[in-house]
Amino acid sequence: MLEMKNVYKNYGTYQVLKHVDLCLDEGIYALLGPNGSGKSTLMKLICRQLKPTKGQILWKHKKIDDWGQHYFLDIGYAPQQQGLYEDMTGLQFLTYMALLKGIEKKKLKNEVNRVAQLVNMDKFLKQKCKTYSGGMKQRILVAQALLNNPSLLLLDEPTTGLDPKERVSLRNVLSHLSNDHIVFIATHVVSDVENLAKEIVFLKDGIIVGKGKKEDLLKQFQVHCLEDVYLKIFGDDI
Ligand SMILES: Nc1ncnc2c1ncn2[C@@H]1O[C@H](COP(=O)(O)OP(=O)(O)OP(=O)(O)O)[C@@H](O)[C@H]1O
Repeated sequence: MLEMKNVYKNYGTYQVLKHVDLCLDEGIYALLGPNGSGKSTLMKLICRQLKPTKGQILWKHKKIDDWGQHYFLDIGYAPQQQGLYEDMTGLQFLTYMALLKGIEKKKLKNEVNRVAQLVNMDKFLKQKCKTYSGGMKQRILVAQALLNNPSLLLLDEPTTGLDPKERVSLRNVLSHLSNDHIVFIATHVVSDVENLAKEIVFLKDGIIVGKGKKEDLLKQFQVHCLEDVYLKIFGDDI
């Protein structure tokens, strides 16, 4: 279980996240909000790239800092920026990431192939990352997050640059994980998560302004589709 308790984050005097209270157990959760609402900042706090200004984040009831390096064995993170090592091949990149994650040498090859197959990149592993299209880079980023089968998967805008076929394929991969993993997906693409997420969290100016199952949100906002909930919440911002 991942818990965020009264989490605040400031960049200097600018308050980006305010009073974030969230509790995630197994399943897929979507974090929806327009550009600049604080989605990536929240992801970075969870993966310990940033520290909260105030509040606590707990993993399995223990503060995430108190897990030390063990925490990183439990999480997979695909950041929004495509920070690949451009001169490495896909295979070298995934192998390097697998080594950083502490995967045993004898298991490396199988594990790299497993995650590459999941995102349909196994045929392109010999190419250098700089030759990949935006969508292929995105898929390799998701693949590295899946290495070691982490219990907590954080995906920041995972479908950016993916064509419709790849979007569907990624959704299928994620839906298979939903039973025994926590998958937290930040996006502003409502259609990517509306039939996938167990719960949807709406973030506006760093504040959680709505949260719940799709059906409950539709009832609450008296609309027929999640996109209309999004428009009701963020209508003035988009
Ligand atoms: N390192 C930083 N220093 C100062 N301000 C920052 C920094 N990183 C982000 N911000 C600001 O914090 C706010 C939230 O940014 P964040 O990237 O978390 O939003 P987001 O919801 O992920 O946006 P997007 O959908 O565009 O990725 C924005 O106004 C952004 O300009």
